[in-house]
Amino acid sequence: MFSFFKKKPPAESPAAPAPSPAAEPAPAPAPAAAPARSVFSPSSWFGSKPAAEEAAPPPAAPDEAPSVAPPPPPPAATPPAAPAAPDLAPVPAASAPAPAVPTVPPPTPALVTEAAMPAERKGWFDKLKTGLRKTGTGIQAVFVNAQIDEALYEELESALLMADAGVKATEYLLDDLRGRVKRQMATDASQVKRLLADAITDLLQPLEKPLVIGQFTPTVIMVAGVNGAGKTTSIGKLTKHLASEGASVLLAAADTFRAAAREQLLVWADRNTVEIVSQEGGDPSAVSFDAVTAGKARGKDVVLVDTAGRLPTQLHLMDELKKIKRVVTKADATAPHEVLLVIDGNTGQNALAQVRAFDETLGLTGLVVTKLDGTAKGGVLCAIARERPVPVYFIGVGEKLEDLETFNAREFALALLG
Ligand SMILES: Nc1nc2c(ncn2[C@@H]2O[C@H](COP(=O)(O)OP(=O)(O)OP(=O)(O)O)[C@@H](O)[C@H]2O)c(=O)[nH]1
Repeated sequence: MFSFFKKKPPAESPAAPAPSPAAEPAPAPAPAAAPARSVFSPSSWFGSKPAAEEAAPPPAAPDEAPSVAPPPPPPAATPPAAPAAPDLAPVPAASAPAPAVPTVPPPTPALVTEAAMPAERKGWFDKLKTGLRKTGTGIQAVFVNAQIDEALYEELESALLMADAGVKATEYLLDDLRGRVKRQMATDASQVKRLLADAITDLLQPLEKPLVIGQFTPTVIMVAGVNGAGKTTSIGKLTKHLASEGASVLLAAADTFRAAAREQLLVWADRNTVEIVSQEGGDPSAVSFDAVTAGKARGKDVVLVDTAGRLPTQLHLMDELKKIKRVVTKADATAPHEVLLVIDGNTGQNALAQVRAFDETLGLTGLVVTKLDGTAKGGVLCAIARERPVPVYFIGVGEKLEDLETFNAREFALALLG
C-alpha cells in the first residue's frame, strides 16, 4: 500500500501538543515551497511521528462536546519498524529554508509507459482507464487508421473540444503536438498518439502536487464546493485514509444547513472513530472555530472542515465562506493551511468557472476532482492546467473508498489515450 499523503515533520517535535503557529514563520496557506515528493513513495507518511505525542491525554476540550466517542488509543503508536523513510528526514529545527528534502522525482515525465508503471499503481491505473473511457474514446478514435495530415489535426481539435478541454488548452496542445511531430519526424498515427500523451503529460504536470501533512499541528483543511460535488464523500474518504495511516483527525461539520450532510459526516466519523464537532443549525463559522480550537488543544494532526454546498453566484453564501476562513484564522493564525475545492468532473467547463470563482473568493490551494468516471468531460483538467492551474491533489472515479487517489499527470494522460 502506498502512501496517500506526505508527512512533513514540524520543525520541533514537542512532547506535548503545543501550538506551533508562533514559531512558524510561514504566514500564508499553501506554502508553495512545500517539497513536492513523489506520490509513488511507498512509505507511510506517519511513520516518523514521535510516540510521546500520541500518548498525551487530550486536555479539557473547549465547550463543543464531540458527538462521537474519542478515538481508541492509537494503534500501537506507529510501527517504528518502518525505518523512517528516506523522504521523511527530519527538517532542521532552524527556520532556514528546508534544504530540499530529497525529492523523489515524479515518474520520469513523458517517458514512463504503462509497462514501466510502479506495481502499486497498476490497480488504480486500470480503474482510471475504465473511468476515463468516455472522455477518451473520441480522442482515441482519431488515431485509428489515420494518416498524419491536416484532417487528423482537425479531428483531434474537435475531439479535444468535445472532451471539454476548452479552446485555449486545445489550441495549445495542437501547436505543441505539431512541433513534436516535426521534431520526431513521426510517420504514423500511433506515434502521434504517443506524442499527444507526452504533450498532455507536460500540460498537466504543474497540477501534480502532494498534500503535505504534519507541518502544522493541526493541519487545517477547509473544503468547499457547489452542492453535490462530492465534498462530504471525499472528506470521508480522506478521513479513512488518514486514520488508517495513524493520523488523528477531527472533523468539523460546518454544513449546518443540511441535516443530511451532518449525518453523513457523523457516519464517517463513527466508522473511522474520529471526533467531530457539529451543531445543529448553528453558525458554520462558530463550528469551525470550535473545531480548530479543539484540534489545537487536543494535538490533532488534521482538522477537516466540511462546508455547505453553494454556487459562486450566491454572493451572500460566498461571503459566508470568507467569514469561515477568517474565523478559522482567528482560532489559529496560520490556518487554514489548505483550502480545497471539490469539483464534479461531470460539469466540464463549468468546473473551470467554479475554480475561478472560488479561487477569487478564498484563494484555493488545491482541488479534488470527483466523478471522472462515466463522464465525457474529463478533458477539463487540461483547461484548468492552461487557464487556472490550481494543483489537483486527488481525483475520484467512483463512490467507493478506493476510488479516490492522488493525481498523477502521466497516469492521467496514458489512461485518457487508452
Ligand atoms: N460516480 C461517482 N460518484 C461520486 C464520486 N464522489 C462522490 N460521488 C457521489 O456524489 C454524491 C454527492 O456527494 P456528496 O459527498 O454528498 O456531495 P456534497 O458536495 O457533500 O453535497 P452537498 O453537501 O449537498 O453540497 C453522492 O452520491 C456520492 O456518492 C465519484 O468520484 N464518482
